[in-house]
Amino acid sequence: MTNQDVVVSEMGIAAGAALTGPSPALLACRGAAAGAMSLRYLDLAAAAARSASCTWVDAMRASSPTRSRAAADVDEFTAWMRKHPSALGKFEQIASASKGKKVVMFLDYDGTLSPIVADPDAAYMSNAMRAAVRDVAKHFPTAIVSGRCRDKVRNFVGLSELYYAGSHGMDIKGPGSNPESVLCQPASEFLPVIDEVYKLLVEKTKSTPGAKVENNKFCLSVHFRCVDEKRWNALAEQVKAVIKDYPKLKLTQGRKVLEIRPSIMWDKGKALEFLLESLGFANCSDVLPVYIGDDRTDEDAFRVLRKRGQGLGILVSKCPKETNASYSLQDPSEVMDFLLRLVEWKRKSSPPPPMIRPRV
Ligand SMILES: O=P(O)(O)OC[C@H]1O[C@H](O[C@H]2O[C@H](CO)[C@@H](O)[C@H](O)[C@H]2O)[C@H](O)[C@@H](O)[C@@H]1O
Repeated sequence: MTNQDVVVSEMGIAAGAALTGPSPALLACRGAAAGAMSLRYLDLAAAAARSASCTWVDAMRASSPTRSRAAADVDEFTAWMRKHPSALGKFEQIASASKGKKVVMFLDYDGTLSPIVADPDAAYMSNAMRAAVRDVAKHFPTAIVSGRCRDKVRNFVGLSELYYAGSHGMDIKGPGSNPESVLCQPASEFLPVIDEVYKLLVEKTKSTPGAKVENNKFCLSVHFRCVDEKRWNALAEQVKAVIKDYPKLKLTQGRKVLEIRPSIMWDKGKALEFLLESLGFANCSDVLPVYIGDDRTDEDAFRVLRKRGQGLGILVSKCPKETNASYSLQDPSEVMDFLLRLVEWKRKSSPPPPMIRPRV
């Protein structure tokens, strides 16, 4: 691991923070990569997971339930909503908790800002949502945290004033188009292997109708959404057959997707901590990080917020799911309503400075 592996621009990091020497977040970012080779227990965990053939498919089904709420047990849903109330319903409570705090927004992309669609290349965000995110970013530092390749999610969102953390947080860049503003890439040494495995997976899965492999730069996604469910186990076997030769890679699952990523101690939760620190909020008691996401990988960020005892985790889901989030929203349209209310609240609570009239 060399210093070139982690490209840092103090200008990009600064955003109000005066940093001297490598910050703890940057050291963590470096450490994640440096520790990659020595973390044998991660390899073992990945190996154990690889050996549990159907568990991946079962977990993937569980994280993307197809039954409607009407079919779900109403009591279970009510109990779940009591534990994870609607962030819209509890908006006043959230607003008063935010009073006097510096709100920092973290937004997942797929299933949060854009609706889930069959073709991952066509997961567009609406113009109304884009305008809402733009407004949010005028008032609060805002980051998009996605499993997607950073450039791809940046193209979907189309806003240059945001922070972007692509590849599940393994590729973090500050606002603007300056390539120097890449802040953290803890998995850069994995690029060649990810490329190699991408090609192998494309070849291996081409016999499975509907399967699609997406290259997210520091990680890969194998999509199951358009594959007949009867073939899911066979497809998971194909994926496992490829990655069994790569003990430094691990499998995680999301919404009808298996994700292949480096076995480093880095995830969306680490990315959240890194960004908070880069923004100068590491040890601030008056910061309120708000993270909105819909997927299993967002749980890493919710967990971090819970552990810090600071901030709000909001899960986007119509169905009861095991989660570390405190609040819930049902779908991207509710996410948009929440963002708009946040902007309106901020506008009302901090009116523009009074006009100074020239003396006559
Ligand atoms: O962290 P995220 O921004 O939520 O990214 C997670 C995965 O999102 C995308 O896949 C999901 O959305 C697709 C489009 O709606 C859908 O077809 C797919 O079934 C979902 O899993 C993205 O394509 C993946 O690469 C990301 O890992």
